[in-house]
Amino acid sequence: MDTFRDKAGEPIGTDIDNWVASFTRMESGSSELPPHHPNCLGCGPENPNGHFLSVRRDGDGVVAHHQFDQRHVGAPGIAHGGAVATVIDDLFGFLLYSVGELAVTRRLELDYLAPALLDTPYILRAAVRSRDGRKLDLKSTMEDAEGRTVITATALFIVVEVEHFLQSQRNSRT
Ligand SMILES: CCCCCCCCCCCCCCCC(=O)SCCNC(=O)CCNC(=O)[C@H](O)C(C)(C)COP(=O)(O)OP(=O)(O)OC[C@H]1O[C@@H](n2cnc3c(N)ncnc32)[C@H](O)[C@@H]1OP(=O)(O)O
Repeated sequence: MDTFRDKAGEPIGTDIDNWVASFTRMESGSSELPPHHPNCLGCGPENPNGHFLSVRRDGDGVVAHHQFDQRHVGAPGIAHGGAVATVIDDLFGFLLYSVGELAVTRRLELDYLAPALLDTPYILRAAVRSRDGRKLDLKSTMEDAEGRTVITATALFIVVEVEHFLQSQRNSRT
């Protein structure tokens, strides 16, 4: 398992318990939210194939400014739909800092209203629409610089205990 480091680069743990504990330790008072794993495909600063998503709090929700690049091409000049879904799924994950509990994606649904263009600035927002027990109903939009909505998305995240990740680690063959 990877070693997690705080903003000063100090190691803060190597196991799942430390990973969970690190969320509170990493979070400062600022609106900027820390990546939830150094190698996360969405937000990890150490994943060269990732999106380096940078997210901050915005009222009750979260916001990110993002551009897709040549690594994310689907058709010429257009971001792959899966790459867009990755970013939105990850953005939803940042809402958990406000929820204060661990949760994972059970359902993710996107409407691609217009092509997501490469090397083009977009603003993404996400918020919790409602909660029913363990079920978090989440919504997101991605707009271009002119305010046109390019993507709308909803997701169902299910709140899980740390055991979910421990079990997954035990079952992993890597
Ligand atoms: C501590 C501080 C926090 C800080 C926080 C920082 C970040 C913290 C890291 C997060 C990182 C995120 C990063 C991106 C998000 C991923 O990428 S997560 C990875 C991708 N997702 C997964 O791997 C999840 C795989 N699926 C599973 O493991 C299991 O299906 C789940 C999600 C744990 C649910 O299993 P389960 O507990 O058996 O749930 P189940 O009883 O089947 O369903 C639960 C409820 O949902 C309902 N339901 C299920 N499917 C549906 C559906 N499609 N529609 C409507 N209802 C449904 C069920 O009817 C049930 O309802 P109730 O009976 O409770 O009313």
